[in-house]
Amino acid sequence: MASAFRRGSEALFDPSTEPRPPCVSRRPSRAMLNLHRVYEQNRQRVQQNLKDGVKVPEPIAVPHAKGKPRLLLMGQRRSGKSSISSVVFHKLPPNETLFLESTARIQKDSLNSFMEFQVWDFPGQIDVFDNPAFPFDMDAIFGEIGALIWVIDAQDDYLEAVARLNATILHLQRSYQHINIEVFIHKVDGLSDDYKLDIQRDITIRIQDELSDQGVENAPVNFHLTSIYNHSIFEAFSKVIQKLIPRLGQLEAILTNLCRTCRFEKAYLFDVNTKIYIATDSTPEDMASYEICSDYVDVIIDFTEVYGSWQRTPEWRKRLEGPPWEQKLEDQVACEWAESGMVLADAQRPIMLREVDRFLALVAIMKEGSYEKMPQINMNVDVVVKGLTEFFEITKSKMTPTAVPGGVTAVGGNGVMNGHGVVGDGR
Ligand SMILES: Nc1nc2c(ncn2[C@@H]2O[C@H](COP(=O)(O)OP(=O)(O)OP(=O)(O)O)[C@@H](O)[C@H]2O)c(=O)[nH]1
Repeated sequence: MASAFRRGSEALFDPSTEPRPPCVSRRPSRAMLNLHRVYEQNRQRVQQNLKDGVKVPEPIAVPHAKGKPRLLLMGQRRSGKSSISSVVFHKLPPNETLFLESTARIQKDSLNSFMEFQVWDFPGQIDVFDNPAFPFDMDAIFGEIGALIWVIDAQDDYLEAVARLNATILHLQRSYQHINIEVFIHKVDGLSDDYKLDIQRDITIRIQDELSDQGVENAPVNFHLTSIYNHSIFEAFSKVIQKLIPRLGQLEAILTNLCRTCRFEKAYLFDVNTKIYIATDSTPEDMASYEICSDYVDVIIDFTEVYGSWQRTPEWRKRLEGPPWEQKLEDQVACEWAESGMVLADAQRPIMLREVDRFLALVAIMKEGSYEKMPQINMNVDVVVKGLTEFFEITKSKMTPTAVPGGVTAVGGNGVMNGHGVVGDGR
């Protein structure tokens, strides 16, 4: 077995480019044996096919999506991949994921938001690296990827999931080192805090040990504790998406400056449709603040659905602009931008929301007593929103306007308005 392992490792690792395993006398790991088995199976199949004169099937071509970052959801069956995708990107209530059917083929979702990206949900039973009958076109899958999200069910035995993840990381390290691997240790709802951390530690150690046994150091692997039943899944996706944003540092600097000038406790730039925050200021992470702001975005979105986002007929518009107001809808709003404010009852800290464009909203938690300084705060926020709009101009020009229903609705002045100045006053 030891010599077979060595032969396998010579074939799998290119000595000119790959570091050798530090100690070949060690027992081969599960991932290494797995890799070797896959290699041997493929080699024997090719030889058999050549002998039998059978034509080797062409790799399955997966259509390219040029320029769009792609998030791949992979992991064992029933680990929760489709649930994550449905809850985050399609607003499916978490309880309804109980009725989701097992995914039979790769599900591709194109999402038009502040930037266009794709989410690919892989069926748990498919191993893209070990599918000899129908080999996958690896370049088409991993060529333009933004991140690989590996979902592990923390409520189940995770050893096989970890072994498959290790094999996947080793494959990717050979040809696609740039790919960020994000491990979602999922379904942690109902687990105690200590137990969650124990599981995270155990999985991290298993992966790190395995990788360092194979001579792979500093692989880009990150870990997140997630559940669809709380905000942790949105928080984790926020971190994943943030890595895809060019010049994130500048966005963070803008928000940090705004917080300092306006004495905000925390500011987030939200993608309103998914409630993913794409940037925040540099103060330490605070889950409670994120939850409050995220719930606030939800309230505003619900308002939009009730009052603001539908297309009004010309007759309706004429009626709204007629008596007793006798002015154009655009002139009936209190301010030209969407804005909403609410004072938190517990600590007297106001929350402010301002639409940046139809996909993004700036949400900030102010400090106690800031409400009296609203004129200065508004001025500063105006400048920042203008800056952010310019920042996203390039991305915005690529968006398809039909993909997402109306902008954020805000309450203020003489009616309920959406971000583009359309008034609906309930008449
Ligand atoms: N407790 C808990 N259950 C979850 C969570 N996420 C998903 N589930 C449940 O896990 C089960 C499987 O979820 P799916 O999303 O179908 O799993 P999948 O990974 O897509 O499965 P395949 O399509 O077979 O690969 C469902 O019953 C979900 O309700 C979670 O965060 N917590």
